[in-house]
Amino acid sequence: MQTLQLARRFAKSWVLRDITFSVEEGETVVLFGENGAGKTTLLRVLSGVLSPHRGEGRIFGYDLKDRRSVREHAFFLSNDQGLYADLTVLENLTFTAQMYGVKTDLKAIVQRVGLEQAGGKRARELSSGMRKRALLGRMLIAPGPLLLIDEPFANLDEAGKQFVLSILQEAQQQNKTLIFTSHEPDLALQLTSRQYTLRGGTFA
Ligand SMILES: Nc1ncnc2c1ncn2[C@@H]1O[C@H](COP(=O)(O)OP(=O)(O)OP(=O)(O)O)[C@@H](O)[C@H]1O
Repeated sequence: MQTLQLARRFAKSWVLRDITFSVEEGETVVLFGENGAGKTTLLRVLSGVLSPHRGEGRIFGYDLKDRRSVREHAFFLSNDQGLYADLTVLENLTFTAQMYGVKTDLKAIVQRVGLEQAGGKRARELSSGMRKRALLGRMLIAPGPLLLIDEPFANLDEAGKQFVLSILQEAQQQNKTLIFTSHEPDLALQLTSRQYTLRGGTFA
């Protein structure tokens, strides 16, 4: 994946000014930066949720401005999106599989994310740790090569963090490309040494 001088503003404020980087297939990259530095905004641009106002980028051959194509190839895990509150965990995962048109063993996925006892719970009833597990279940279903993950370790206890780490390591073994944000260098650097720090809208 290559991006060139990507920029994005909200109103008149340029949150991302000049983002240039490249990631090879199968690589993992972590994005660091203070609160408000623009990490989530960058992931949203890379996932096709937001369009860049300037610059160009290609993800595995697809133009970042072609949102539909990007979304077919990239999965965006955001802590506050992705689950329908009134659907159960299993219904949410079924919906995800249908959306991607994939046939997969959902029972095995529910098991892998440790939600065997909670498959029938509505998303709105989940604790933040269980919610994260359900979101990871969605990620395991997504067939695309690129995973964009916002703060995978946020709001979890130590066991939860280690669990997320194991799922991300598994994704690496499957040759997925990972780009994630984090405020936890100790954990993040267990996954990769390729790090970028966002400051003032660009990589410091
Ligand atoms: N939809 C929006 N409308 C207006 N401003 C926005 C919008 N989304 C983000 N911003 C602003 O863009 C800046 C960067 O926000 P962003 O969430 O990308 O930062 P971040 O690095 O992910 O921060 P954190 O570490 O706190 O999650 C902030 O000043 C934020 O207020």
